[in-house]
Amino acid sequence: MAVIEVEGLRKRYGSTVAVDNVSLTVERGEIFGILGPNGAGKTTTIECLIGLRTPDAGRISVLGLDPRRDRNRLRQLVGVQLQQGMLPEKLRVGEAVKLYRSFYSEGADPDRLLADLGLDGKRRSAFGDLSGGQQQRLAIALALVGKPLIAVLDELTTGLDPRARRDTWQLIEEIRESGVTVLLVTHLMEEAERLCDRIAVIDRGRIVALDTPAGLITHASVDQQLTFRVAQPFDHAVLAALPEVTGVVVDGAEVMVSGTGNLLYAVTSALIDVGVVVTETRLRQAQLDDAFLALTGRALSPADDSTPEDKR
Ligand SMILES: Nc1ncnc2c1ncn2[C@@H]1O[C@H](COP(=O)(O)OP(=O)(O)OP(=O)(O)O)[C@@H](O)[C@H]1O
Repeated sequence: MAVIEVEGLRKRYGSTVAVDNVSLTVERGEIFGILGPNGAGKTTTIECLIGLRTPDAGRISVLGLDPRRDRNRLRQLVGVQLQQGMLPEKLRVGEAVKLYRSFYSEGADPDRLLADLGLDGKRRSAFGDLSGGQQQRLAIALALVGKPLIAVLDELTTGLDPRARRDTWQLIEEIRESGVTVLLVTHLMEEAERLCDRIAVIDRGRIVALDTPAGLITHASVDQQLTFRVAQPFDHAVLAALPEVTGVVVDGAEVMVSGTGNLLYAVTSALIDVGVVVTETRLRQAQLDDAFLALTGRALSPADDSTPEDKR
């Protein structure tokens, strides 16, 4: 069952078209990702969905409600952690959660929520004294304190170290397991691939693809790379003739084959048939960043602030 339906959404700021004919549907209980580079229109889309901005055109339904007309009702049902949702430095953790809890007619027990998010011992700490990871966990607590049906998390792990980022990912999975639908805005490939059931890839205000992470990779027809060494020379035409193979490069005993489908099986079977022994076989499967590059014609990496050890 769909909890968010968007059809033909458009929003411009002066001459800048921020969102251009976006349509999408989010199903109950999924983690739905909106993935795109800086300035792609992700935040504007979200702001329209939660009634913070008025679209120029299009239809939006969230839990059957109109975000602009039913904004007050929707506020009780949708928990939002926005990108610049920073709190006053001196506000204590416990006070922040109680303050946010007071915005909702029903909600979570603040103490229990802080314990669940591992912030039990930080209740008296000021927001400004928390680590980046703790600040993000507090941001999640504030998004969840109203016991929402939908949680909107925007660039949640940007700036976190790899460990804090992984802890936060685990938390998001737990939120989903508790039955909350999660709308996750990110420009981090690894985050999208790891967490999202489906992803809308957005570029220059438009959705260029919408699928599961595996589906995006498959449909972008991104090549895999298979490299291996051979003990004796062989006729490369054997490989080039295979339907799975798109390219063969031979450098002495080292062979690099690119292709799609079950490339490893196709290549190794063909070589066994002609009596060629292969060693040191390595297969590089296509990943989401390859798919993004194929879909948009550019890499997402300039906007990716993940630290080197965080990359695969
Ligand atoms: N209030 C505003 N006034 C004018 N232009 C804006 C405003 N907000 C966003 N824009 C522009 O609209 C476009 C989309 O911005 P938006 O913030 O929605 O993208 P984003 O994908 O969320 O980017 P980021 O990842 O950097 O937050 C950008 O070109 C941005 O400069």
